[in-house]
Amino acid sequence: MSIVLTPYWSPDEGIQKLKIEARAPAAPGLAPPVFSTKAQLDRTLLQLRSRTSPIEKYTFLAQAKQADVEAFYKLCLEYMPEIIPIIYTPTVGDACLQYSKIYRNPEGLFISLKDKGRIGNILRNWPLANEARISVVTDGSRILGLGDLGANGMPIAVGKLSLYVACAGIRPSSTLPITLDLGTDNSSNLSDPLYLGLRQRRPLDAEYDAFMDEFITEMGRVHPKVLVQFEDFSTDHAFSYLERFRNRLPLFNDDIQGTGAVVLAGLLSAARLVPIPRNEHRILLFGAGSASVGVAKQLMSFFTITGVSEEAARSQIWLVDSKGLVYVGREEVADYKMCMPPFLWRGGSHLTGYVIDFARRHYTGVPMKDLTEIVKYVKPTVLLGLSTIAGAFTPEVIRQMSQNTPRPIIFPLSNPVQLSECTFTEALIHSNGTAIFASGSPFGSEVIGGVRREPGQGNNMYIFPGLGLGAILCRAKSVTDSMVQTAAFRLAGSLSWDERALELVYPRIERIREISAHIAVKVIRAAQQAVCIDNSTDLKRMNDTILLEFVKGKMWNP
Ligand SMILES: O=C([O-])CC(=O)C(=O)O
Ligand SMILES: [Mg+2]
Repeated sequence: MSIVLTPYWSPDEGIQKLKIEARAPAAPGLAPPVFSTKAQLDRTLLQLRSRTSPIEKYTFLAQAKQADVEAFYKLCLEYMPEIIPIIYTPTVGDACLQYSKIYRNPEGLFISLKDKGRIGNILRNWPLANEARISVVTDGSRILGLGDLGANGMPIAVGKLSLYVACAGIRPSSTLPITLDLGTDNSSNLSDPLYLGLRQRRPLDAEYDAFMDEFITEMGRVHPKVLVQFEDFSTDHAFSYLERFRNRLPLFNDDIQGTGAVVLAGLLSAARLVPIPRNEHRILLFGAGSASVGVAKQLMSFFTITGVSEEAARSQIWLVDSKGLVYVGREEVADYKMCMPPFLWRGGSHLTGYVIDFARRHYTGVPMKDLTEIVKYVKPTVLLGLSTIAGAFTPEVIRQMSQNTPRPIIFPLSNPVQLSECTFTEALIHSNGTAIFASGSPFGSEVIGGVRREPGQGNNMYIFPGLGLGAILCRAKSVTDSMVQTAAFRLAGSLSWDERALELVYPRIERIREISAHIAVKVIRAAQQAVCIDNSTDLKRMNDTILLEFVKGKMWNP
């Protein structure tokens, strides 16, 4: 039996709605005489592989999912390393760019500015309303590193939720993808006759905030058991809406918290391979958007868990934005204020908002913009790219990194792959094979000096499935910082011996379900400690082994 969502027009309401259909197995004569599920899986794989371009593979899989959800996830689970780069980064980036051209069937809810005042009704139109447990919500304003794609951001919400199912066993019918259409400032969308979203620019903050307030209120009413994952909001809204709503619903921001946690985990693993005491690492973050500052905040604990003060931890972290090294007193940084809601402003400095925490306090030199110069000055042992500037880690930058440390840790994290700050090959070649590498989107393995080297994928997909699973199983009332941090520590602790021997910094993708279950256990424990779950819950009485079995027992399998 498979479940299919079919759109239909509701003449009374004047809107398109979705209906859910259960498709029963075919009656005799309606299926070929010789048919087996296994052979059908092989057939689907064959058909998939016959498609040449990634986007053709994407649309093929989208249809395969629509036709038979169970078969689709069976394929995902059996061929994860092949399927994930199609349904997720990097191909999902292309799917968003071309969404208005490739769109065929609804896969999630669109809620637009025109729905203000009746958002609750729209939420009730979701055919599986009583079942929604996890919702990925985007406003399309900063999709991966591709910028404002407006309503075309829907595939990112759909893709993340497919990973929730594949990587953490969330039931497909419990997932709710939502795209909030608050207009777009992307002029190609606005002039595209096929564009699926509102043809208007994004409103000012007061209107934006009022819409978001109504959305969150109605979400809590209509889907009281749902956990919300904010995805790919522009930097200012990513921070402001996380703070504004995180105590109203169980909610987290994947780009700030998920990315922060995954990088912390990778760095903890990478640091084991470098003969440098933990507190002597120097971290340079190239890019100062929501992910970058989220990462910087999360990385504080890389130092503080060794007992050093927050001040000392902060002094080991440097930030570079589009105007160069960030330091207190830099003239042009005043324009941070332009993109910052007033409650995030902090007085007494040119620098404002969240960036100020990581601005150098005692820098008195000239403004420094060139990355090679900055790397020479800072002498980082860790270089993280969150800039969406392809090729920013030039051969010179990588060579310079190798002067600072015997094993430079180089993580170009921008997505999708064509925006990566450098490739795996470049990092290896220009560091004479010494680089410890992880990127946001996947690269293939390389042979260098006769040794096969595998890159890591420092993508939040290692965190959000387990974090969400744990949070919904214990019915957490909110997603606390401690729940996010524990997810990072558990991920860092999950490398197997052979993965360590290969110097991997993240576990193999094939093990992600197992790891999500372990992360979920730790997240439940952290929620318990933070007293954000119901005191009477049975989970408290389970020891860790039983809790792990409980978590695994709750995971859906196709
Ligand atoms: O979606 C991904 O691959 C990672 C992510 O959250 C982003 O780049 O915004
Ligand atoms: Mg994202």
